[in-house]
Amino acid sequence: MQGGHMEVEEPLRLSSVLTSSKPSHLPSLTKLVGTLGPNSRSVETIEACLNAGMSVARFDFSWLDSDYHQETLQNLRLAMKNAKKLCAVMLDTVGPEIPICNQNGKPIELKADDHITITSDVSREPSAEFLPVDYSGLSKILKKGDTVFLGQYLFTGSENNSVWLEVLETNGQDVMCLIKNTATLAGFILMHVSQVYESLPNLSDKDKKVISEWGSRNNVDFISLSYTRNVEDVRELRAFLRTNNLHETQVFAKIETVEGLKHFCEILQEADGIILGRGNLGIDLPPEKVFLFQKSAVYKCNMAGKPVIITRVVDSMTGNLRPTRAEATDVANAVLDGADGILLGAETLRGLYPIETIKIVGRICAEAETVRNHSVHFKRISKHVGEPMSHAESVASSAVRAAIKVKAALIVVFTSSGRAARLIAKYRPPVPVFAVVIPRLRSNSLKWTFTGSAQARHLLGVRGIYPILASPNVATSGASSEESGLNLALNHGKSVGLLKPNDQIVVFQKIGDSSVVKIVEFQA
Ligand SMILES: Nc1ncnc2c1ncn2[C@@H]1O[C@H](COP(=O)(O)OP(=O)(O)OP(=O)(O)O)[C@@H](O)[C@H]1O
Ligand SMILES: CC(=O)C(=O)O
Ligand SMILES: [K+]
Ligand SMILES: [Mg+2]
Repeated sequence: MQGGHMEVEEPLRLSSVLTSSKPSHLPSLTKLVGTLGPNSRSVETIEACLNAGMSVARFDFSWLDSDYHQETLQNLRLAMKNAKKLCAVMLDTVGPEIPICNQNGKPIELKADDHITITSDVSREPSAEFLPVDYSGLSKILKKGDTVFLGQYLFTGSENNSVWLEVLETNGQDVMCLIKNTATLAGFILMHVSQVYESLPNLSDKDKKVISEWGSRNNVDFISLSYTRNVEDVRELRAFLRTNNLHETQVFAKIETVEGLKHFCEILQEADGIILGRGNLGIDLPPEKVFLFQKSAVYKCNMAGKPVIITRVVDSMTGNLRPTRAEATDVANAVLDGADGILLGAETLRGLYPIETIKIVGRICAEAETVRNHSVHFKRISKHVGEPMSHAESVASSAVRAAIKVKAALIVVFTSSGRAARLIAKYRPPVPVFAVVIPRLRSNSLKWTFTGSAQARHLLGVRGIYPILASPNVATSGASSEESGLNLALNHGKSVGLLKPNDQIVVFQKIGDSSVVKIVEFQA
């Protein structure tokens, strides 16, 4: 297969399709984020998810309450202990989401070509004629010809419980609509009207309560800011985090509306990372534009050296043991496009096969990683950064270049803030990067605290980085500290079966005042 395939190594051999893949010793370089919920919250299941490669656990507050999520988080902590694996915690906000008031949970049968009225009169029983919503601004926002989408929370598209409506007219606070497809609405139903996200505050009162209580209590690693519209949304969240003593929490802006898409570049500058919420954006964008959004947004994140996570890849695995061909190909393409991570939603939250899903998605990612054209990416990013490069970036990129040239098995990077590890990841090395995170001692005249564990967990959202926590002694024992930090990484590489005698290892560290790249050979 020659020519035109910039994203994959050439020549791509057809025979490789039939050769079984080498067993991998580590989870895929691409990170896997799993949403935890009813079908994935026991200690055993979470432990299996961690062993299958999940490195970030997402808690979606659109569903269920803080107590429920707290129980799940406690189980996650036990599972981490059992599996001896680190996992970061991501809190996903509710944002300006409008649920259909359907307390009694009775299914509502809707027939194509019938009419239905969305009303803000919440005293009405939901029925095939009336759908009450707790939001009164709808009739002002919508006009004849607009589209309303109703779907089960984390609808996958294959259920027959999502429905398209076309607005016919508005009358007072009511909106009369034409039903476009036959469906039965059941469970927890959300309304998707893109115009609403512009008129309501991005961080709801519930979000503020959840972040200040649950978020603070658990010192969460990431906030996934749903429906991010512009840079102000990100700044407001940051200010809110500061007032709640969540100084270390990172903000991942979820881009899932056209408004967010329009302000993508400014949001990217301010956020720590990006989530491409294809579930919601997939409703608003014409189908033929979805891939364009993904490719251009991922490219911008790659150039900025900020992590980007893609959602909604294997919806059909919510009920099936294998993904569809289209989904399997889509996962691989996300990796080739340059995604740092894949986020699983319904598949792990309420799906029948959470563990299998993580395993299969991980295997597809790992396969795509082996053929991804790393040199092309390296050149692209170097060109984008231009010259003169900062010292740090120039040495970090040399480390990656050296790893490619000597066909190293591993890169080891020393870091405290995580900065050096992120710079390495920006150049997309083809091999795993062990980040030896050296704790830093802080004091405020009353007590001493170490920083480093949050910084290590943040790296669990960055492609190719496997953080290792070094003990404080490593940090304070002078010249021999790098020695013992390196040993820590090499022993880990050996114990997981990644390193064998005479393997080359690229080490990125500071000696004295200078950053150096050295190449060492592994002696078992
Ligand atoms: N404790 C350490 N021991 C040895 N080398 C280190 C240590 N911490 C960082 N380095 C190395 O220092 C160089 C500069 O890294 P950088 O300043 O970005 O470190 P960082 O800890 O990632 O970030 P920061 O210094 O902002 O906290 C890199 O080569 C990095 O690998
Ligand atoms: C995960 C999510 O919010 C989305 O894909 O829209
Ligand atoms: K959410
Ligand atoms: Mg969404």
